Amino acid sequence: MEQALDVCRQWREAFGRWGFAHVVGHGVPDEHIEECYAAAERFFALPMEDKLSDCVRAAAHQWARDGATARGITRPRDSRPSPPPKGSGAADGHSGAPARVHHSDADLFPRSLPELKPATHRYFGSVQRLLQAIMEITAVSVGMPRSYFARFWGADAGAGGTSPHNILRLAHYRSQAGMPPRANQLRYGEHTDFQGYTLLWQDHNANGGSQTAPDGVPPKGGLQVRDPQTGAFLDAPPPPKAFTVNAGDLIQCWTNDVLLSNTHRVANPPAGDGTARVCLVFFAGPHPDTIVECLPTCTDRERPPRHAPVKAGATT
Ligand SMILES: O=C(O)CCC(=O)C(=O)O
Ligand SMILES: [Fe+2]
Repeated sequence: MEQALDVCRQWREAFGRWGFAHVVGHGVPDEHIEECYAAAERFFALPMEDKLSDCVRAAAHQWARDGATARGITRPRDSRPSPPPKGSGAADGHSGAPARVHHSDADLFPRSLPELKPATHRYFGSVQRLLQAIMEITAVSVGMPRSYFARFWGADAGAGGTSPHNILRLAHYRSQAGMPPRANQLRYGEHTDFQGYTLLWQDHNANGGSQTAPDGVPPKGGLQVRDPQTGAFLDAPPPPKAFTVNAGDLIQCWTNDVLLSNTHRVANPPAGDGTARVCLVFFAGPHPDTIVECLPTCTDRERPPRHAPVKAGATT
C-alpha cells in the first residue's frame, strides 16, 4: 500500500515538473510489443503499390499517405505556424496524415500483411490495460477516488455509449539518407498532445526492449522534451523496457495544471545517418462528448480553475 502511494507521489512530481515519465514494470508482455513493432516495420517496408492496392480505397489515404510522405521532414521552424491552434485538426504539425488505427476498423488492414491486425489488436488491448492502471494512479495522485476515471477508460466505460476513443498510431520517420534536412527542420515539430495520456514505445527500445541502446547513448534522432523551467529541449531515451508516457492537454485541464501537458518534438538524426524511426504511439482519448473540467481536488480559493470546461471532441 505504502509502495503504491509512493508511485502516486512520484507520478504527481514527475508530471508536475515534466509532464513526462518513463514507466517500467508496466505489465505489457514483451511479445505483444515485439509482434506489433515487427508488424509495423514490415508494413512500412511494403512497396507503395502494395500499400495502395491492399487497403480499402476509402480508407487508403490514411495508411498510404503515411508511408508515402516524408513525414519526418517537417517544415522549417520559421515557416511553421507555432504552436498549432488547439482544435485545428492539424494538431501536431505533421506533413502527412497519421496512420490511425481504430480498433474496429478491420477493413483498414492490408491484405498482404495478415499479421498486422492481430498484432495491433493484441498490443492495443495490453496497452489499454496499462492505461487503466495509469488512470488509477493519476486519480490518487491528485486526491480523487482511485476509480474516478473508470467512467471514461475503465472496462465498463462503453456501457452508456461513451466508449473511449483511444487510437494507436504506427509512426514512421523515414531514413534521411540522400535527402538531408535543412537547418532547423525537425522530424516532428514542437507540440503538446491534445487528449489524455500518450503511451509511446520508442524505437530506442525496439523488440520488447531487447534492442535497447546502452544507457547514456543518446538516440539518433529521437524524442526531445522541453524543460518548462529553462526552455531547453532534452533527449528522452527510455531506460530498458520502458514506455515513455506524457500527459495531454485534457489531463492538464482536468488537474488545473497540477499535471502538465508539456511541449515535445522529434529531432533529426545527425547528417548522413540513414536511421529510420518506427514508434508505436497510443493516444488515450475519452469519448468525444466528455466534458473535461477542473477536478474538485485541484482547486481552492488560491487556485481557481485556470481552464474553461472543454468538450473532449472539440480538441481534435
Ligand atoms: O515519435 C515520437 O517519439 C513522438 C511522437 C509524438 O510526439 C506524437 O505522435 O505525438
Ligand atoms: Fe506528441
